[in-house]
Amino acid sequence: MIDYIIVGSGLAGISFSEVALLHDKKILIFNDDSQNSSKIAGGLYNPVILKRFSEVWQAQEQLEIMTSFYSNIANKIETKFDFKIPILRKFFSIEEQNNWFTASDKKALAPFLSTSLIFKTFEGIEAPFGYGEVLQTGYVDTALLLSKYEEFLLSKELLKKESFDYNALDIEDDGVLYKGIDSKHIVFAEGFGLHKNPFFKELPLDGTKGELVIIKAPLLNLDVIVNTSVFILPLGNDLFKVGATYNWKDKTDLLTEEGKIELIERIKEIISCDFEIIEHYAGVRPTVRDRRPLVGTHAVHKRVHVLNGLGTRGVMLGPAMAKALFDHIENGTVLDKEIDIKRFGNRQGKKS
Ligand SMILES: Cc1cc2nc3c(=O)[nH]c(=O)nc-3n(C[C@H](O)[C@H](O)[C@H](O)COP(=O)(O)OP(=O)(O)OC[C@H]3O[C@@H](n4cnc5c(N)ncnc54)[C@H](O)[C@@H]3O)c2cc1C
Repeated sequence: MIDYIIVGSGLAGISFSEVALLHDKKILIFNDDSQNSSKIAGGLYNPVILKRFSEVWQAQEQLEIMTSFYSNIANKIETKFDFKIPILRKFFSIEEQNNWFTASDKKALAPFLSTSLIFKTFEGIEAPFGYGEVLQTGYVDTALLLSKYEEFLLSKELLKKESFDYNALDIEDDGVLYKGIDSKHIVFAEGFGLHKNPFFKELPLDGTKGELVIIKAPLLNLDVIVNTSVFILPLGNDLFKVGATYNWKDKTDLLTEEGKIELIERIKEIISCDFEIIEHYAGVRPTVRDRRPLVGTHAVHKRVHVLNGLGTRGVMLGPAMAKALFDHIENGTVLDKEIDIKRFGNRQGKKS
């Protein structure tokens, strides 16, 4: 018997598998390519919502858990994927500078907003009003993390690259049985794919489509992330990742001309040099109406759990939420009401 079947190996699934492995649990993961949110994500971590100048929910706690968590994985897979680089908010007016200083006076934001304005010149960007620096920021190269972690899982025979068939799952009193595999628990982490899951499809996972592009801009000289309505992230070799759009209506991961045009317009607001689009990606973020994750245990089936709703911030939220779910299952630790799926009552499906 194994301890955990995990469905999905995006940021949520690998976070849970890593917590389980750290506790010497036996796991088996099923993953297909039906969703690609983690693979294409910008990967930024930023403790401040710059649009509203508010602190990200539980930012400091999440950053602390995340840092040691990713550093453990990096050692294990012998790959650097967590890059701690500054995020600079470009100012377009004196008023924006003033708003920055007002925000940096707030107790919750003070640790994250530098009070010194930056007037560094980056070739290719005109910024007469300068920049404000957000502290404790960076990005995770999620595509690299996922592919190297997959190699690791495959080498240990802990991953099956196949779709999980919900109809083949039998629920028993002391665990679950799936195609001859006995497991004490099953954790579903399918991202927006949750809608096909008969146990949890009633949960209010809205989904927000996002598109981003990779541009080539040889005249842009940037070694930080610049953020306004979109971010520009330097990848090296004159390449930059730029994103992302937010579309609440379209729930497909198809590339759209509309998304591309929006990104081109936003890029032109930030940089003044030429660029060309090299690649274009789209995916659906697993967002929840109340902007909190979906974590917890099925109301009827006590061995069936969910880890989802990481929304726009899977990089910061994944490790902390995986830890919370693991502690809940193994030690009976009560989940924070804000993340527990119980807040939606019994809006869950049942295995018929
Ligand atoms: C354009 C864009 C930009 C983003 N930028 C950032 C960013 O800068 N910073 C940040 O923190 N977050 C960002 N995000 C959000 C982040 O990507 C998500 O929060 C995170 O990826 C969610 O991870 P997940 O594991 O829940 O879902 P997913 O990444 O969707 O992973 C779910 C996995 O489960 C698999 N699966 C589903 N159903 C089944 C099944 N039946 N059988 C087997 N496998 C199954 C899927 O194929 C997939 O591999 C961005 C998202 C998008 C779309």
